[in-house]
Amino acid sequence: MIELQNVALRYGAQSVLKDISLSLGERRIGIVGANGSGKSTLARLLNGLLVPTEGKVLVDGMDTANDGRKVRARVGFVFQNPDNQIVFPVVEEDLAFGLKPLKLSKEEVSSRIDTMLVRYDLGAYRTHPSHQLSGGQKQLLAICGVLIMEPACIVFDEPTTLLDLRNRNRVAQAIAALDQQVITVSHDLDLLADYDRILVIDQGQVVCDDIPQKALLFYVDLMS
Ligand SMILES: Nc1ncnc2c1ncn2[C@@H]1O[C@H](COP(=O)(O)OP(=O)(O)OP(=O)(O)O)[C@@H](O)[C@H]1O
Repeated sequence: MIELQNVALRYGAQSVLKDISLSLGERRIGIVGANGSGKSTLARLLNGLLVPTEGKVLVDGMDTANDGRKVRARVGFVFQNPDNQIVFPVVEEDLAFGLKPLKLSKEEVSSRIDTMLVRYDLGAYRTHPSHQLSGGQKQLLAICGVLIMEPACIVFDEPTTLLDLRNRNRVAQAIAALDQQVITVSHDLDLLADYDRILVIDQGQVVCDDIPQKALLFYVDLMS
């Protein structure tokens, strides 16, 4: 469970998020809003990539401002652009890096990498240069890199924005199949249509918090 208690965030004099209080417990939560409304900022608060200027963000009771490392083990973050996430030149090295802090045996590391790559149709790419993967494959590798650490919750920041339709569908299926709690920021409203809950953000505030049938209509109306 992720809780935001009277959270505000400012960049210098600019107020980006204003007094947000939320309990996020549903299995699938979507976040929509206009460009610049504060969605990515809100998403980054959920695993301590950013800490609030005011208020608190608690992940299973842990304050993201004090327990950043433990929070990030529990809440993974997938960036919009996988190039920001994939740091090693070879696919298997990139996945092994995420496992380092867990101090697993060589065999366990290897077996987790295999399982992950096979599940996402990347089994043939284990020793492939990461930068030579297609856009969709890179996004899947970025997802693998987060999943391999077995977080309880994964935050996706616009996971399909850079993808063509085939890769968009592949990534959408991969996200839908996850057992974990998923919180997705997206302009792709179809991706969120069967979610449990949608938050509509406008000028740094949650202006609608409802099931998709209602919240997405509210959002379309807001944007018209
Ligand atoms: N590191 C930063 N320093 C200063 N201002 C920032 C920073 N990151 C974001 N902002 C500003 O905060 C506001 C909200 O940005 P944010 O990225 O959260 O919006 P968003 O809703 O995710 O937008 P988009 O849909 O375009 O990705 C914007 O005005 C942006 O310019």
